[in-house]
Amino acid sequence: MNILDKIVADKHKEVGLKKSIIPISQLEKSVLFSRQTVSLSNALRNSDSGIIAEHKRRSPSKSEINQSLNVQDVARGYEDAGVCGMSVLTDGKYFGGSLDDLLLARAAVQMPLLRKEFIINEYQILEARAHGADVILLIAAILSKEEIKTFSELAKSLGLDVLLEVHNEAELHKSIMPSLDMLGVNNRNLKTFEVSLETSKSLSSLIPDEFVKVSESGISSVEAIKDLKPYGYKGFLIGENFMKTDNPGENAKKFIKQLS
Ligand SMILES: O=P(O)(O)OC[C@@H](O)[C@@H](O)c1c[nH]c2ccccc12
Repeated sequence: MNILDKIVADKHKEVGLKKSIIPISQLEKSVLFSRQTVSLSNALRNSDSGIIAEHKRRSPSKSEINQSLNVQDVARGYEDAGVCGMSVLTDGKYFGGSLDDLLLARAAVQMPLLRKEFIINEYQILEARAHGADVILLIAAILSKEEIKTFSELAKSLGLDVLLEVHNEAELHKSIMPSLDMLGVNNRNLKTFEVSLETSKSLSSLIPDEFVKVSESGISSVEAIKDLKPYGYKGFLIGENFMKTDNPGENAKKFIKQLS
C-alpha cells in the first residue's frame, strides 16, 4: 500500500462515523457560520507575489520539519510578510496538525486561510468553515468526479473557495467543473514523494483560464517562481522552505522582497 492509500484509509477510520450529514437550516447556518469568508482566489488574482505560505510541523516525506513554533506567531509573521494566504495542515497523524491550529491561526490573522486536509466527506467541509477556514483543498487523486462535484458545491454554498489539486492529466480532465476556483498542480507525487516543477509546466496549458492556477510543493527559490510565472501561475504554495527556519514569517518577507 502506498502512503496516500494509507493516509486515506486512516482518514476513513478517523472521520467515518461523522459521515451522515444532518441537513442544516439557513438559520443554523447564519449562526454557525456567521463570520464572512475572504477569497483567496481574488487575493491571488490581485497579487504580484502570489505566495501562499504553509504551517506544517512534519510530513511523511520529511518527518520532522519544525515542532517548536507557535502557530499564531507563524500566522502573524506570514501576514506581516504580505503573503496572500496561509495553508494550515490539520491532519494529526501524518502532519502533526490539528483543527485547533486552524482556530488559533484564525484568531490571530485576517488573511485567507486554507484548511489543508485529506477531505473525504462533507462533515470535514462544515468543520473547516466552523473553524475559520476560507478555502478547502480537494485532492483529485483520492476523490471521484461525483465527490468533487458534491464537495465543491457544498463548499461554495458555505462561502468557501475551492482549491482542487491534481498531479497528472487524467486527474485534471476528471476534475474541471465550474464549482472550482483554483486549480493546484502538486509538483510532489503523493504516492512516491518525487518532486519536479516540470509537472506544473507540463499541465499548465490544459487548465482553462477561468481558474486561478496554483503551483504547489518543492518551491524553494525565487528563481523557481520566475520560471513558473510565464506558464500562467498566479499562486505558489510554499511550506518546508519557510517552516524549516526559526522564523518562517521573516523568511517569507525576504522571499517576497526578492520577488519584486
Ligand atoms: O513543503 P512544500 O514542498 O513547499 O509543499 C507545500 C504543500 O504544497 C504540500 O504540503 C502539500 C501539497 N498538497 C498536499 C496535500 C496534503 C498534504 C500536504 C500537501
